[in-house]
Amino acid sequence: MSAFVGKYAEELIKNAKYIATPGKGILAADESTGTIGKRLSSINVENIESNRQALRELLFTSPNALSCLSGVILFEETLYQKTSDGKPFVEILEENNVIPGIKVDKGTVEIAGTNGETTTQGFDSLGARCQQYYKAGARFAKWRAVLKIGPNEPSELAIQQNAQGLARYAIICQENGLVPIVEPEVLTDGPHDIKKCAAVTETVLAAVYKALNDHHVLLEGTLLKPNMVTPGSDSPKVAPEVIAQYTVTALRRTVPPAVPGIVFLSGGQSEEEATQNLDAMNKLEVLKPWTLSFSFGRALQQSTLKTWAGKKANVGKAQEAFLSRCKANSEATLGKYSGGSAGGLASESLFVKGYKY
Ligand SMILES: O=P(O)(O)OC[C@H]1O[C@](O)(COP(=O)(O)O)[C@@H](O)[C@@H]1O
Repeated sequence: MSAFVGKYAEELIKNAKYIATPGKGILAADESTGTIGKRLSSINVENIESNRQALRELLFTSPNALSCLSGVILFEETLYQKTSDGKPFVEILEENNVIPGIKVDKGTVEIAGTNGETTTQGFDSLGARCQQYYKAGARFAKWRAVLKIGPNEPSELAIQQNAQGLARYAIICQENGLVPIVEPEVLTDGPHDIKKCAAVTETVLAAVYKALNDHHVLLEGTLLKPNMVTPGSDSPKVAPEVIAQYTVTALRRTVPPAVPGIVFLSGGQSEEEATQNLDAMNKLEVLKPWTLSFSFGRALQQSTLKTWAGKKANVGKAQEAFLSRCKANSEATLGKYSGGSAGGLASESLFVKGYKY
């Protein structure tokens, strides 16, 4: 089966490669209106457009932070927003060599007859939406599929449905000039050990790459956004070196070298944990044919959000907190993070059991 070669092939390869530049990573600022509402309510800020705009302006205009980033994922509303001075966010990102991306999925729904397993929605007019987003400046997209670990989960049905969904989404993006970020998230909820997470992650990734091949997806023009391989949230924690070993092993067994970059989600890890785990992976002395970087939401924004607390007077301090996380993660992509970049706040666990996005 040959891969898709359309008018965008070269551009897709170039953009995917750029996003995977070592030393840079992705800020996931694509929280849907519901998800950002939860983040804002944690600091007692109302979930209205002006507050969402203020938070995103704080992030995108943070002095020096954008040099640690190659991409920012936006929610549709944010793609068309401007700074308070009237400058489109997309322009600010482009001027700083940061590629704008867009979340194109429409959340998850339960698969009937399963024990709470889900599939991802968003295929209606996906091609037309991709075209609009391309016109508005987006050059990559994100679609999140979710799998859970349980006594009988993930089921074969959930694995296949989500793999097919990711592959169909990926090829529609490529037909319309957007690099697809393929995100099959295996949730951390549960009492399982790290070996179980490794086995499930490998099975899921193997199914995803089989589906991508079946759908003629051009792997060189994609990125993978996986979970790190960790013990379940109800099991004792293990050292970053152990997480690194299991995660890189799972990826080496399943992700083809044609994929330029793997950008992890943080999945409820504390800011500091996520950075240390990424750093440990990049310190591992084993062949890694892809860049290992970040596409963190919570693990890049938590201390910034807390420091900001919705107050104009705190914007400067919040931007310093953001810069410190961006730098730490940039160093971690090179295996050069020495730890402890931000005291208390960065070590707070962000995990919420049974979290509903
Ligand atoms: O439910 P939503 O709004 O799609 O949000 C899911 C979030 O999860 C992510 O995929 C990963 O975020 P984390 O790093 O916080 O796990 C983000 O890109 C996104 O904002």
